Amino acid sequence: MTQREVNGVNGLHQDGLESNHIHINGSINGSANGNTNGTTNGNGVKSEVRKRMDRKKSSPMMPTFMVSAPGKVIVCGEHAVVHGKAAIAASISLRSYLLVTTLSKSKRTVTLTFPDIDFNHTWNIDELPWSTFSHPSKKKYYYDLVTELDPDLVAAIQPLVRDVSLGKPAEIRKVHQNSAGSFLYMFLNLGSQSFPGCQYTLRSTIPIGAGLGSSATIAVCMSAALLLQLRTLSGPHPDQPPEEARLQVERINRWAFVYEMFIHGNPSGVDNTVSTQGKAVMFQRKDYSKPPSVRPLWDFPELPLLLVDTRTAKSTAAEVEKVRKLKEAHPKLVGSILDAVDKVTTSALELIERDDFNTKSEESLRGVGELMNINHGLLVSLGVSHPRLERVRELVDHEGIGWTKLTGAGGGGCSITLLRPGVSRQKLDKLERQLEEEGYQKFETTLGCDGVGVLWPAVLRNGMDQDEEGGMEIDLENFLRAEGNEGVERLVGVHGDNGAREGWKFWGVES
Ligand SMILES: Nc1ncnc2c1ncn2[C@@H]1O[C@H](COP(=O)(O)OP(=O)(O)O)[C@@H](O)[C@H]1O
Ligand SMILES: C[C@@](O)(CCOP(=O)(O)O)CC(=O)O
Repeated sequence: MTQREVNGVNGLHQDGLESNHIHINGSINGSANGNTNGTTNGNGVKSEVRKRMDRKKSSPMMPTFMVSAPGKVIVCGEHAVVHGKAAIAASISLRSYLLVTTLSKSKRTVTLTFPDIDFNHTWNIDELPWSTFSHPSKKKYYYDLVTELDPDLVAAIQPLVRDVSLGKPAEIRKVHQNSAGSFLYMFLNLGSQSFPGCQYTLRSTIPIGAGLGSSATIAVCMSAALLLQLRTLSGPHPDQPPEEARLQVERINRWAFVYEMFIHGNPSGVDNTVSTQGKAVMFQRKDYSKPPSVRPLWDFPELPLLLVDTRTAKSTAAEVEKVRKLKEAHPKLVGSILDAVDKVTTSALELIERDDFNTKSEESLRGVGELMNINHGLLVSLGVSHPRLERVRELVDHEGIGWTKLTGAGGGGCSITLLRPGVSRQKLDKLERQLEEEGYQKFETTLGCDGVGVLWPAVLRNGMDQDEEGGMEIDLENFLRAEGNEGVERLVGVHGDNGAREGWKFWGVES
């Protein structure tokens, strides 16, 4: 462990969010900490000291807080990235939001509430297999780099996962068991039996299993939430030096990757990386036992994109497995295809980074667009497209609207179309009508958004009466009641009508 890491736990956080916790907890939740106003009774030094000692004995409950992480689009390089090639990914404005509620001390339970997938489950903290996870040969720490799941630990949580959603159809149960397993694996690795009882409630505006990295956003939210609860993160706060912020974000990303491994088996890590860090990245993981190479693209251009969801569910794990098998059967040929995808990605980066690249210029966009088309063709040859994705291409190409490729794992999910400049509104309207008639869903989204964010405590100013008292408290009830994506965005959204909303804080990793 480096000195930095020691400071991260024992020292630096005193100046960051941690010290805010105590302050905010005292002022908003009032008496959670006992009598916080030590100056009013005037009983002299002795009673003051005694009071402080009394206060120290009770460990204050954390306020309810929230974390949020963005989805992503892969601009080039999906699948190839699993095999050590480069990929470019950008975060999008669709996000997941996780509300963390600490329970009173007597409640020794941990609950996952995921209403989007109709999943709710509670475990008794004292009945979890802590001894297996804390055995010296198994114990992992918040700063460790974990690059593979430990089969003994996976086996230790199986009895707890087995009981989840009994009575639900097999397909649904599998998703619920996966959610339970990934959570328990991370919770038991990072936490300890003295962890407070709590409830994790998640809502997301990202379509599930559509290639926009929904699972990675949950992984990032869970990782950030647990590391915050463990008080192992400093910040985010405005004066934080970028290198310190980057260390925090790196820690969140490491554990998010563990969560993703549980969901997918063999993720590249690009999704959780761009979701944690935000904006856009060039990502490559040549050696799975080492951290990936991540190049932030802070000036990623605002490409005019049309994002279309085929509304055809797919499984990332299944599509990744398909490519692995194909590579096993035809190593040289598939190896060449993956090399070609790598070339597409590096060429796209070269174009985007040119001084004369201009998102309004047909020439600039055509360069990137042609590369996207080639990338799609290569993905088709790997067998990960879908007739519904090909139909989007057909419609877009017929009208000469732009350049289209699938994004994410394929096999359904989403496509992105880079729009040709100057395409008439009439043509776009016609395309949109046709897509709607055929059951597609169009998404308006912005590229290159903020990464993981924290709302501590879960209180937001929303232009209503409560603003005078500091804002509206987000609690379980109003969070669950918010209607649809718009309701969630209106209640807790990172971006309000007038840009970033006061309250949400992000690690300032950009420099
Ligand atoms: N809103 C959500 N609530 C709960 N779990 C979710 C949600 N969105 C995604 N997930 C989890 O992520 C999985 C989908 O991940 P994945 O197949 O990688 O698709 P995507 O391309 O969206 O990342 C789901 O099966 C579920 O386990
Ligand atoms: C196919 C892949 O490159 C991207 C998968 O993205 P998604 O899960 O479909 O959002 C897999 C990976 O990078 O882990």
